Amino acid sequence: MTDVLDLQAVTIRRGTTTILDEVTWTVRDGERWVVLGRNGAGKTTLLQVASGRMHPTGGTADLLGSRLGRVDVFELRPRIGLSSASLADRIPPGETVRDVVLTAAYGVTGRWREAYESLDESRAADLLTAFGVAHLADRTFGTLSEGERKRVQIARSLMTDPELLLLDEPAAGLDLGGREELVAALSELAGDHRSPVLVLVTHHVEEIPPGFTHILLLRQGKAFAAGPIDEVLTAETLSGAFDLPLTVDHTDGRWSARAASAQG
Ligand SMILES: Nc1ncnc2c1ncn2[C@@H]1O[C@H](COP(=O)(O)OP(=O)(O)OP(=O)(O)O)[C@@H](O)[C@H]1O
Repeated sequence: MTDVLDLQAVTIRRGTTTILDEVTWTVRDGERWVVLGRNGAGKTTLLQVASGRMHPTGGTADLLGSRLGRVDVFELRPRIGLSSASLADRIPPGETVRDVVLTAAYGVTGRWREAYESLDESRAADLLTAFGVAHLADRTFGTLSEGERKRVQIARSLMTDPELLLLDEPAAGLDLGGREELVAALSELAGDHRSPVLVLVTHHVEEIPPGFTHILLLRQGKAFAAGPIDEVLTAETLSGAFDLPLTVDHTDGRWSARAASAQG
């Protein structure tokens, strides 16, 4: 079986800055990955490559078996769901929640003349139910809370039934209740064998949903450590990735970390 993502020595340069530095990373069917690293480590840039929106300056990126640069990315993109703050900013605030999800079937935002099929209508309704936002279907996107918006965005990114789903900091800006609801929803998604392969970018180990299987730690544009989460997410590797002495705890499926000196 071909890998879902196969990045070999991927480098991204902008002027004299090297944003990604020979990153090699393989994601296989059924895996649920966390990409963790401090601000500016290159996480969002990596997702841009993984979603076919940015071509490597050096190295090769194979997405769903097709090499970037040799494939029509417009055919590839519907097969890769992406949820990010910059995409959310493009959703018209006056659009209804139902249409925000539905229009993803056509790769557009803003409802316009497309003939929606009833299958799409029912899929959108099912996704809104799965993410606990069905009661908001007739509200406009602009009136939702941040937590509600995040859940609608994820429902939208699943609309095309992608083989790979990339989530860029889905819990950013959420309060504790919102974060916990989202972590629970993502944990459920991770545990469902019908779900796409998942890649979740975050700064916080507390946001890792139970059921995520692998982790890639980025540090200054380099893959610092990668592999099964139970093996890789240790105090030693996390301290190295964040350049800080940290302790790591794993209790009841949830991770937490804090400065080692705070323990006394
Ligand atoms: N077009 C560009 N030109 C120069 N530098 C850039 C460009 N785009 C991004 N960078 C820099 O590359 C680095 C990595 O950016 P990126 O957004 O991928 O990091 P990140 O890990 O997602 O950060 P954060 O956690 O803060 O969102 C940052 O230092 C950023 O300033």
